[in-house]
Order: sequence, then structure tokens, then C-alpha cells
Amino acid sequence: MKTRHLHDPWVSFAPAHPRRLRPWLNERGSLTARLISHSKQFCVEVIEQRLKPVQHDEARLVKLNARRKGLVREVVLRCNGVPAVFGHTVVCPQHLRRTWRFLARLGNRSLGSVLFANPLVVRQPLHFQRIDRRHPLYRRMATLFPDLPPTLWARRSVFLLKHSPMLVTEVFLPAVLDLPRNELDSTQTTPG
Ligand SMILES: C=C(O[C@@H]1C=C(C(=O)O)C=C[C@H]1O)C(=O)O
Repeated sequence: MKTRHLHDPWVSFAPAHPRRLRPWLNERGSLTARLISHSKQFCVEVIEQRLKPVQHDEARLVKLNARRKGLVREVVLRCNGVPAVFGHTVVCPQHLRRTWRFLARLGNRSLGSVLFANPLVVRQPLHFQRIDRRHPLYRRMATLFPDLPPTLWARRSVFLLKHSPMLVTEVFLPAVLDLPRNELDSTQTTPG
């Protein structure tokens, strides 16, 4: 069922267009795995991982008092050396001591390689938003990438482990559309 909340710009359905982006937006498995399967070379570039203020809607999703700082991990997922996805992950610091303690040692390994390997991790539904310079994540990306298009598609979801939430937001850069299709795409193309 499609839901659009009056004051929440994140929607529960992926857009129909751009058509070539849909398989990426709708990917329910690891985005890392999909990027790897579509590129010759893949790497995670960690931009920063530290305590910093987070947006109120993010704080609410990770059960963080909005006046406190969250642990924020920002990465660029590069395919064949080209930035393809900007990853922005938020957790409440108190959950770093136990549930999400692996984050301290993750480094430039993909978060997805750990999350999707743990059967106890539950992913809540994805939500989507087309962001522009009015959104703080877009403005953050503008400091990292020259010549951004005026709008970018983003998706986010909460990963739960022992009732501790981790909010993962992924913003898709134009280079994703240039990645070659592969044999999986023909079986997984979203109809319509
Ligand atoms: C959740 C995943 O992990 C990816 C890797 C990230 C990281 O290393 O910080 C962040 C966002 C994700 O795109 C995934 O691969 O699906």
C-alpha cells in the first residue's frame, strides 16, 4: 500500500522514473553486493565516522535524544573508481558499546557485508525521497562532490539488532545509471 505522510517527505514506494534507477532503489538485498556484481572494481571510501549532531527525524528513528550527538558514518561507495552511492549511517552512541560495537573496527569494509551476514538483523521497510539543496544530506554531499545534479534519489531504512536501531541512508549518484547491466538484471527487472 502506498503511503505518503503529510509532513514526512519520505515515501514508502519507489518512483516509477528514472526507470533505470528502479532496480537499485528497490534492491532488498545488500546494495554492496549489487554494486560489486555490476562493476569490475568496488571500494568503500570512509569520509568520516564520528559523533556529530543528527537531524531530528534521524534521532527519532535511532531512539536518540535530539540534543545529543549520534555516531555518524559517512562513506562513498565507488565502482570502478567512480562515486556511485553516498552512505550515511546513524546510531545512538549507547548502542555502540554492545549491539553495534563492530562499527568501531569496520573501517573500509562495507557495512552491508556485516549486516546481511547476521541472521538476527532485521531490516525495516525502505523509504524514498528525492532530495535537493533544501535537504541537509544534499548540502553535505555538495561539499564532497562538484557538479551534483539539482536533485538526487535517496532511500533509507532502519536495521534492527536486539532492539537497537541503525539508520542507513543511501543517496544514488548519476554514475549508478552508467553501470553495465548484468545477467541478474534480466531476471530482476521491475515490471512497468
Ligand atoms: C547496508 C549496506 O551497506 C552499504 C555500506 C555502507 C557503509 O559501509 O557505511 C553504507 C551504506 C550501504 O550502502 C548494503 O551494502 O546494503
